Amino acid sequence: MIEERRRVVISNKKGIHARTAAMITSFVNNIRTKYNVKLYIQKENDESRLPLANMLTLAALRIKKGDVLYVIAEGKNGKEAIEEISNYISGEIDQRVNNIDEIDKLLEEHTINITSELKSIREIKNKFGSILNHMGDGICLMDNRGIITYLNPAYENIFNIKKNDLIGRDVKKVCPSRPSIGLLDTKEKIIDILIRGKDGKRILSSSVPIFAQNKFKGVITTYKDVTELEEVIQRLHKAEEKIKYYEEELNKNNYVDEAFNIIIGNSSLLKDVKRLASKAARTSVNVMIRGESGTGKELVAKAIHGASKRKEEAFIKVNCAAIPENLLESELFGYEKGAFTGAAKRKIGKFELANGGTLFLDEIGEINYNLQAKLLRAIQEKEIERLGGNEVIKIDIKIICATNRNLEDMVNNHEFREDLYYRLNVIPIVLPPLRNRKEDIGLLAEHFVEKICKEEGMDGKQISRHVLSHLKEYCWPGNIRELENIITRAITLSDSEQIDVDTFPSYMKNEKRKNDGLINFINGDLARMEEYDREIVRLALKKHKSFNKAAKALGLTHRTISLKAKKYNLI
Ligand SMILES: Nc1ncnc2c1ncn2[C@@H]1O[C@H](COP(=O)(O)OP(=O)(O)OP(=O)(O)O)[C@@H](O)[C@H]1O
Repeated sequence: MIEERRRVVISNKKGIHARTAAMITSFVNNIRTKYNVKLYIQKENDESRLPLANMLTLAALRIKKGDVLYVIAEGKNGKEAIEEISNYISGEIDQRVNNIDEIDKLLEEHTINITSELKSIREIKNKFGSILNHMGDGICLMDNRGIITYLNPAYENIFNIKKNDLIGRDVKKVCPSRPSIGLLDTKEKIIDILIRGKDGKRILSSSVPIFAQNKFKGVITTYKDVTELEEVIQRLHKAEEKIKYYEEELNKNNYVDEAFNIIIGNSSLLKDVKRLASKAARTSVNVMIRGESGTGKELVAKAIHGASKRKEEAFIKVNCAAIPENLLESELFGYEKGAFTGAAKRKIGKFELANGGTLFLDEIGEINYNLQAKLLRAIQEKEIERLGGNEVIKIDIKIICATNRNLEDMVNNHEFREDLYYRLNVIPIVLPPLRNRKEDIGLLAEHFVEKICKEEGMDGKQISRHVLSHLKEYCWPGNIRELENIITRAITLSDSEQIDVDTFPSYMKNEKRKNDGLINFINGDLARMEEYDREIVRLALKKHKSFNKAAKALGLTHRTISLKAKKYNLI
C-alpha cells in the first residue's frame, strides 16, 4: 500500500475548533472521493494516528496555532490528495468561510451524530456497569498511577469493605500487599494468585493491564472467593484418603497370598477359608484347623507357613495319633543322653527342630491329658527342657494344630484341657467337606488327572462331562483324599484316553443311587441351604429334561431355573 505523509504547521489563529474542524472534514470528504484514498491525521509526538473523517475526532485533538500535524494518505493518488489537504489546513482556515449555511448544516449534522453516539456510549456504559455490579467475582479498576477508580459490590462483599473508603485512593497505601500493584511496573498480567482476606478467606486474584491506543491506562483485577471451594476440595481429598484407606483394608482382608495356590478350588466356602488362613499367616498367633479327614488340613497348614514370614525356616509336622503315647513327649521335647533306658545319645525334639519356624501338630485331639499340660506350658512360657536335662531352651514357634475330633465335647468330658483349647484355638479355620463344595470337584479332578499323569509318565488323560457329573453326585465321605485315590485308580485302569465311569469302585455307584434322596444325601448331616437348592434343581432337570418343564414342576420361571442351573454348574 502506497503511503504519503506531509508535515503541516497550523497557522489558523484560533487553531482547530469545532467550526474549523467541520470545514476541514467537509473539504477532506470531497478529496477522499476525488482521489479514492484513506486519510489519517497524527499529532506530533503522538504514536496513534486517527482517521480523518469525523469532525469530532479532529476537534477533540484541541489543536492550537503553531501545533504540528502529520497528514497521511493511503492510496495511489495519495500525493495529490495530501498536497491539497495540506494547503487547505495550513492556511487561515477561518477566512475561507464562504458558505456559512453549509457549515451550519454540517455542524447540525455532527451535533445529531454526537448526541446519538453519546446515547449509545451511555447505553454501553450502563450495560457494563450493570454486568460488573451483578458479577459474582470482585472487580477492581485502578488507573496507571495505582489510584482505585472502580470497585463492584462483589468486591465489597469479598473484602468486607465499603467502596467509598477505597475509591480515589492509592492502592499502594490502602492495600499494599495486593499482587496487582506489581503490574504498575511490569504491565504484565498475573493469573490465579492465591491471597488471604483479613478474615482468613482464600481469594484467587488475576490482574491484567489495560492499554488504549498502546498507552498503559491502568489495571483491572478480578477476585474470586474460593474459600468454600477449597473446603470442598479439602473434604474431597479427605474422602479420597478415606476411600483409599478402606480399599487398602478391604484388599488386606481379601488378599490371599500366592502360597495358597496349592489349594485347588474356587467355591465361595474355600475362598473364605483361604482369605482367613492368609490373614492368619500374617500374624504370629496360633491357628487351629478343623475338618473331616482328607479335607486338606495339612495342605492349609503348609500354605499358612509358606505365606508367613517364617517361610524360610522349618515346617515340622507331628502326627500326634501316629506316635505311641509314651514316645510322644520325647518326640516333642527331645531328651538328653541317658534320660531313660535306651537313650543312648541326645535327641533333639520337634519343638527345637521347628524353632524359628512352624510346628504343625496334626490330630491334636489324640494327645493324652498329662502331656497336654506340658504342651501348654511350653507354648505359654515359650521355652522347653529336654527330657532328663535341665537346660532351658527358648523357642519361637508358630503353632498350627489340626483335628477332626469334636474338641468342645472333649473339653466338656475332661478329655482335653480347656486352657490348652483356648491357647490353641486363637484363629479357628474350618475346612468344609467336599460334598458341601461340589463346585470344586471339576477343578480338583482336572488337577489330579494332570498331576497323576505326570507322576506316572502317562499321556494326558481326559475327564468327560459325563464322568464329572458322576463324581459330583457322589457324597465323598473320604473327601479330597478319596477323590485323588479314585482318580488315580481310574487313570490306571482306563484303557482309552477318556477316563471311564466303569473304573469307579462299585460302592460309588451304589452310593450315587442312595444319594438321589433329598435330605439324606449328606450322610444324614444337614448341608447348607444352597446345596439343597442345587440338588432340587438337579433332580428336576434330570427328570424333566427341559428348563420349561422343570421350572413348571418347581413353580419357578424359565429364567430362574436356567440361572440356577448355570450357577450350580448343572449345564
Ligand atoms: N484343595 C486341595 N487342592 C489340592 N489338593 C488337595 C486339596 N485338599 C486336599 N488335597 C490333597 O488331598 C490329600 C489330603 O489332604 P490333607 O492331608 O491335607 O488332608 P487332612 O485334612 O490333613 O487329612 P487328615 O485329617 O486325614 O490328616 C492330600 O494329598 C492333599 O494334597
